[in-house]
Amino acid sequence: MESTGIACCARGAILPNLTSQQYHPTALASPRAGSTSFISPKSLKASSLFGESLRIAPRSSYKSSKAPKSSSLVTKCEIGDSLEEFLTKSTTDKGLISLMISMGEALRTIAFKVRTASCGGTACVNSFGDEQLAVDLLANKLLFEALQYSHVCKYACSEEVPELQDMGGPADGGFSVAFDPLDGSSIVDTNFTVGTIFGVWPGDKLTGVTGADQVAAAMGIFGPRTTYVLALKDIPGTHEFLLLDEGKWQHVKDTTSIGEGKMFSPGNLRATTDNPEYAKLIDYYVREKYTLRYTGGMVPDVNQIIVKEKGIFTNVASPSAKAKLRLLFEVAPLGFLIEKAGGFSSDGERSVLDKVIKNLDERTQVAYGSKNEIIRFEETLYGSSRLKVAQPVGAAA
Ligand SMILES: O=C(COP(=O)(O)O)[C@@H](O)[C@H](O)[C@H](O)[C@H](O)COP(=O)(O)O
Repeated sequence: MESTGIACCARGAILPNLTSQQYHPTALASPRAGSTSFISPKSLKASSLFGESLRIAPRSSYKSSKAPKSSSLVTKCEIGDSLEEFLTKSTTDKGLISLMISMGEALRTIAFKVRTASCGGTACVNSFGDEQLAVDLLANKLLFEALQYSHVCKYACSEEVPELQDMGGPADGGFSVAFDPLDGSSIVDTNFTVGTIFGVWPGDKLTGVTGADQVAAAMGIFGPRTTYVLALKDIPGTHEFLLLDEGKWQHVKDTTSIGEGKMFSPGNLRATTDNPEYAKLIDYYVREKYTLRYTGGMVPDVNQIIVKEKGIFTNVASPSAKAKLRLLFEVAPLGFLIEKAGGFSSDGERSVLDKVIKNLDERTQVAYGSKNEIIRFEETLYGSSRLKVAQPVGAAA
């Protein structure tokens, strides 16, 4: 990243990077790139929730300097756009815009409910109207409500309610949505990052379709920062939106390629006890001194590949440790996000986007990562890879 004096995500600079000399509790560095001057506390605006907050840099200071992309639609999108601006520039489908905005509203509320949940015993709970609900059930309700409110969703179903629910929207020109309301709900108490996953299919079918048929997919990520990471069929890239203090989603990063880099996230590691090929793959990562980055939450573990633009996530099955991840609610939407970001996915033999979803509860093993990582994954597990390369990359040797 260029040295601008601003610590932030790519080109979406909003947070000043203070040195200890510059830091003073009542003064903050100017958000202007390259500036070390101070702005007075008077110029900070009050946050709606938590008192004083950082002022947002003027729009002109966070315009993208990136080279134009191939799609004529995406060339008009700029880092710093609001979610609404971005969607309007990215697609002419007003129904899809409405759906993605409605889901963004739900994600914002879920983020707040997760952040303020009480955890104890077996669950983390928060209020929903007059009820106290476990946060995953609460997220589930909020998402169904958002889909009904969008007026463009025909059917929805969730990991919590794995049956088609009629949302009242049209089948023709409308969408069907599958979602995991709060992936990682069992690690909310530990304060690890958790998230919502959803995939959007055109029309009224969520079975007999493939992940490649999705028109959009997204994750809401509830960690130190709250982000909405989405991809649309019509435009390249996977796009990250940051939830600002004032409640708006702002476009802060896009990912269009996943390169090589030694970072691994090994799920279902217990399968290495009776899957020698998976054990061989894990040995390779350790021998080659890969960095372990694993939380046990699929959303942050996959999101880091998109944000860091490198790495490999694996969740491999064995006779005694069966595949647990759901193709419809988790694996296909995340596969869409990874592949739109320039990465690859695999169930061992093919892209997870090419798997026909035969039933709502179908499970699969999966890997997401860079091209060479997926080649290594397929070669090590099954002896060959459909992704041809000139040089062998494998742990299989
Ligand atoms: O399904 C998940 C979390 O379940 P829950 O907390 O009930 O919402 C996923 O996040 C995966 O379980 C996770 O990514 C991971 O692959 C699990 O593998 P392991 O760490 O070996 O249990």
